[in-house]
Amino acid sequence: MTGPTRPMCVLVGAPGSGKTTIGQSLAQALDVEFRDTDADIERLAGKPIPEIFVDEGEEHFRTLERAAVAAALASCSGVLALGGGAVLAEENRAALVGHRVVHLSVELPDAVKRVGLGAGRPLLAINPRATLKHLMDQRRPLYAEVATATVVTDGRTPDEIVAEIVALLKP
Ligand SMILES: Nc1ncnc2c1ncn2[C@@H]1O[C@H](COP(=O)(O)OP(=O)(O)O)[C@@H](O)[C@H]1O
Ligand SMILES: O=C(O)C1=C[C@@H](OP(=O)(O)O)[C@@H](O)[C@H](O)C1
Ligand SMILES: [Mg+2]
Repeated sequence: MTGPTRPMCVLVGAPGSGKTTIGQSLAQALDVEFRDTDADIERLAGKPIPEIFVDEGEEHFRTLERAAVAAALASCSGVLALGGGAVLAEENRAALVGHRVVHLSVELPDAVKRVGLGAGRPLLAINPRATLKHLMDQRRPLYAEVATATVVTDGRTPDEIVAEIVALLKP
């Protein structure tokens, strides 16, 4: 008998840590499905995340996100990337217990370079550097709480990061 479906690996981390990019290439390297809760939310809502924030607000986005996290944890058998703010909800942190959760860590300088002017990330639309610093300070303990492993991404290429996670996942 097979057990319940669960992701091989869930990626958490700040915006710009590389969850979406690394998740895609990790899934390709492992030849498994890739899921990203942000993409799931956009598909279900029928519009991009910035429009959800403008039309319905962040709270509504977080409600959609809690549902997307629960659904993805129950149905994804490959690599699952969460949105950077998913760890804010205690419900999501509780749902992550028992899963293999990799925190892609990034410090402010690399995160700022990677998110640029914050296009596509409504929370970073105004003063991305200061907002990112605030978000990262607030969330650092939450990423640490849910993570079963941390992989440093600063100054490293996606290929190096993927190789480290592949090695981590080896039985
Ligand atoms: N290790 C890395 N080195 C350089 N650029 C990266 C790295 N990881 C991601 N990026 C780039 O940073 C940007 C944000 O990455 P993304 O995967 O969307 O992050 P997240 O999903 O964590 O917000 C993308 O343009 C991506 O190509
Ligand atoms: O940090 C956040 O609160 C958010 C991060 C985004 O995902 P990424 O971390 O993939 O950019 C996306 O879920 C939304 O814009 C909110
Ligand atoms: Mg992403």
